[in-house]
Amino acid sequence: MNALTLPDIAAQASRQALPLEWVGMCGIALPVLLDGQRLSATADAGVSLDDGEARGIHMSRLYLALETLEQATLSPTLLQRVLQRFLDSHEGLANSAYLKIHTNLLLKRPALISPLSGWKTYPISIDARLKNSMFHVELKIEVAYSSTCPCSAALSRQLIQQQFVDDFANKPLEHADVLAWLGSTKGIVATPHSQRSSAQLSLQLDDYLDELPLIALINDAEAALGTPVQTAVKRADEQAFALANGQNLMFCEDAARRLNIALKRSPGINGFHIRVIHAESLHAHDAVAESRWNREYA
Ligand SMILES: Nc1nc2c(ncn2[C@@H]2O[C@H](COP(=O)(O)OP(=O)(O)OP(=O)(O)O)[C@@H](O)[C@H]2O)c(=O)[nH]1
Repeated sequence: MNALTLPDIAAQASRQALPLEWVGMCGIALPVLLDGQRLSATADAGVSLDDGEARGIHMSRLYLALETLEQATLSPTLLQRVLQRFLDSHEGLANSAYLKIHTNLLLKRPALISPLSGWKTYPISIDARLKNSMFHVELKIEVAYSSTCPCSAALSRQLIQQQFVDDFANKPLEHADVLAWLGSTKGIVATPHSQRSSAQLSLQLDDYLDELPLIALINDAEAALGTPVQTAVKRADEQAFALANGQNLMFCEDAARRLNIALKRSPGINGFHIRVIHAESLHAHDAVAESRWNREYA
């Protein structure tokens, strides 16, 4: 038996003549090149089936078009080329092409004080589509950070003041006594709660970009948040982190506003949806804030 005699079910006429919005494959394993790293990724590849009379699309053609991604650094131009291959291989069947890629970018991050560094993972999704000859690409990045509650900090300060009154009322203030008191557990009788938090950034990129401005965007977001989670940590780094958190008290609303302002200034972005999640240690639920710019929906 040779290829000419193999039955081709996809080429048959459909029993129900009905176009479909998306047909393809999800969870395809593939390597991608990003920031000089070869990363393990998964892809969802699909096209619209606009010819309602056709039984099916040609999945193998989409699958094979993904080979293009192995050859060069992932960029909007490269994604557009792959999407065009999807459409060229489905002439007369499909008008729209879709490609989603999910991977984890690894970045080496220095410690705050000590001459150490370690790796951090940033989940990344790239969502590209070519529809009615219009190309769009959206980048999703997740950034982990620490947030300390400003309300809890104020309430803790009040308790520390109260403790001071209790311990020093009607006593002459001696510098050495106060210093010793500050270094004791009484000097920090209450501590504000803080939590590991996450910023989920969905960024609509300018179509003309030659490269994905991933690292610049992550750096902008981390600078705006002020207290990104750390990698290698010695005591000196932990102390610097405690200071950074104390100087960087924030509600989830503050985090969302800071990111909004920073990302509007970042080049290459023409719209976004920001969602920040503070996994509260005070509550068993999360505090969440969202902000959008030039975006109607998520
Ligand atoms: N369209 C479609 N194909 C499927 C599905 N599940 C598995 N496949 C298989 O995907 C395989 C590849 O399909 P095609 O791209 O049409 O393969 P082909 O006909 O050898 O390739 P061409 O000659 O390029 O059309 C076929 O063996 C299909 O059976 C499905 O749900 N829909």
